[in-house]
Amino acid sequence: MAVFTDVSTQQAQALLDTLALGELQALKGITAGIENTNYFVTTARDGEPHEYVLTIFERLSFEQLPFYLELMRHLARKGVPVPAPQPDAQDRILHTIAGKPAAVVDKLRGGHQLAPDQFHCEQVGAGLARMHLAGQDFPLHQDNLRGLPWWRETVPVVLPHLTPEQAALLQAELAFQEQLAPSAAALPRGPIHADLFRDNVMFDGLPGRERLSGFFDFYFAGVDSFLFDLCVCLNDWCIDLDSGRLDEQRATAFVKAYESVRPLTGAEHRLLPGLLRAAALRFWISRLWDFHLPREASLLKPHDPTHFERVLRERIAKPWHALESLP
Ligand SMILES: Nc1ncnc2c1ncn2[C@@H]1O[C@H](COP(=O)(O)OP(=O)(O)O)[C@@H](O)[C@H]1O
Ligand SMILES: N[C@@H](CCOP(=O)(O)O)C(=O)O
Repeated sequence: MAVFTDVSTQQAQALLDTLALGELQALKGITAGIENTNYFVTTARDGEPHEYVLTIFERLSFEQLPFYLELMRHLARKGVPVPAPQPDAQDRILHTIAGKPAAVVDKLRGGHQLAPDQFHCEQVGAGLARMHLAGQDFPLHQDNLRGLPWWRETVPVVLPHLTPEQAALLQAELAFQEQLAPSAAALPRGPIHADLFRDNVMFDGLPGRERLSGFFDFYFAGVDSFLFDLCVCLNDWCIDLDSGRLDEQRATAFVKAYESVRPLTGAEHRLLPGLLRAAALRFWISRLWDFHLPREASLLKPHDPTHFERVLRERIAKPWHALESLP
């Protein structure tokens, strides 16, 4: 259950008034998610129902939030399907509820594709590349806060909770990524989503003919290599969830669709196997951290860290190279 902050109908209506979004019809806490408090909000305006998501930010501060919210606004204005944050009369998109930062964004239509096929992977691949291109002129900067410096800081904190074999793997992989870092830093970069898993994407439409309706949950976004973002996706969208094995057919389709919008450079192709490992390491570390050092407020079942240990072992044992696109 991920409602950390209770919002009354009066508090919600007061915010909706500020944003001129209409009369509150329904306010429903969302149980999914582990970072923030989210509510589905239905309003009536001009005789029509409108649907939004109200997020109360539990971990991110007023100072940190403009990067994420402005990025969503920037992408939405450029036609990338992401939830647009709703502005007040002064064009402000960061608001306050119960003394905490809050935002109201458009509700995306449809639902998740938790067992994606090639057709879904192609749509996410092409959409990811469009998002990368659209973000290139975004003027704000924030590093990916779950990048190498965070891994360096967090690995020693989780090490005491691991078996000797796990600890050896974690340390060896961190050392490998330290070596890779200078080449990775030279790759094409810009704002990335950095957490575009199956549960952060919506599809809408009839079964078998679903269309991508949008990407959401940008609260791990930051500036990093586009290839890292692609690898985060491949490690979630294109794998067999039980074994962590990459499904080559889906992975190839994903990369091809990405490249139909933004072809990868030679350096990106060369570093793909290493960054698939980096993307697995990033989520192994964060899941270990959430599992062994849970936040006081969290009543949630943390994600299984051993999943990304398996994914990492797979990527090390079987490096995967996407076929280079023809010139
Ligand atoms: N803009 C949105 N449109 C539609 N559904 C959303 C939107 N934002 C969040 N949700 C729903 O809320 C759930 C939790 O949101 P999420 O951002 O994953 O939470 P958290 O930030 O706590 O991890 C999602 O799985 C999705 O069902
Ligand atoms: N995708 C991450 C967890 C991040 O949680 P989210 O609900 O905010 O997407 C993982 O699987 O470890």
